Amino acid sequence: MTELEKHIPDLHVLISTPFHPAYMTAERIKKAKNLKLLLTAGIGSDHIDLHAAAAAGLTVAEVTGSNVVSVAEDELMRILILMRNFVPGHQQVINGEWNVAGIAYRAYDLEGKTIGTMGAGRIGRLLLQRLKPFGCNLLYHDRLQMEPELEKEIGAKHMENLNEMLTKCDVVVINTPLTEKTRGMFNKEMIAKMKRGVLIVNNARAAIMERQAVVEAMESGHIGGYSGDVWDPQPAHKDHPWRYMPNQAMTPHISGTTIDAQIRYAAGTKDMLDKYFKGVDFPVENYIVKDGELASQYK
Ligand SMILES: NC(=O)c1ccc[n+]([C@@H]2O[C@H](COP(=O)([O-])OP(=O)(O)OC[C@H]3O[C@@H](n4cnc5c(N)ncnc54)[C@H](O)[C@@H]3O)[C@@H](O)[C@H]2O)c1
Repeated sequence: MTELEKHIPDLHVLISTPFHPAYMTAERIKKAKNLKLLLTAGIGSDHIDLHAAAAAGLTVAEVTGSNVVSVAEDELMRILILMRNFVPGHQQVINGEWNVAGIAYRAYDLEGKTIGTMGAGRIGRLLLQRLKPFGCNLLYHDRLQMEPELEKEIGAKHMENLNEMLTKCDVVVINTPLTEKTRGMFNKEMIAKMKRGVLIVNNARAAIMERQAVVEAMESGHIGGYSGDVWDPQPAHKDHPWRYMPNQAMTPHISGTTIDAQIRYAAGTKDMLDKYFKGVDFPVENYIVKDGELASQYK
């Protein structure tokens, strides 16, 4: 029995981080007879069985917006790292090698490339804003279209049809939550629709990709590079195949955990706890489950 399971029946409020998928399962929720509030100290509450939480009348809320700048900046870094073939260059330095041609044959400029984000919520929009000065062709697919003024300011085009967007992109970035609709969405068929050599950045959730389909496409060269910080499961076991794919620039789950982000989500968690104990509602965008209802994008 884990420490959490030992204390589950006594809990009124559980604060958790999004680092452990399948953390608050339906089974654990059933045992949590006194639980009222599940608070995610960060963003992304798919480690909680949201339907079970709704059925049990629990509130699930997160510190919305707390680390979106951190993740968007990190995504920009990953796009550049893949585009410039940075990791093997750095590896040469560590290995005592010097082979410019060995790197340059697959290094490109970002300028002029087509970049598409699936999901243009808080993180997706910040990424698009940061990409604007690079002179790329920016596309986004989201169930919601931005206001025309914002779209114009950001300089990105809404693509209603995801498949159509994918056929155009040199780089695809994933910025949607993990939901029943997005789980396993990037399977063999979907990946086959993308341009050969496409670069993929995914800091959203690993389970949006079909693990083996990514490995096979990386090995065949259909995906030219993959970078992200999210894994399924987490922590990734030593023989997780994404550790051994060619042309990957993976890290552990770090993009949203800069010191600045930690300060923001710690303060946000404290503020939400203060509100909760005073009986004050959270800002509406912080709720993932409220009064037995899931937030619209999770339905
Ligand atoms: N790696 C990290 O450290 C880290 C940190 C923060 C967030 N995240 C992940 O990033 C995700 C996005 O964060 P955010 O703050 O931008 O969230 P957000 O809610 O602001 O944006 C999500 C966007 O996705 C869109 N969307 C949802 N489902 C869709 C679908 N099926 N098809 C098309 N569009 C869809 C929504 O309309 C919304 O615009 C989080 O849910 C979380 O999983 C990861």
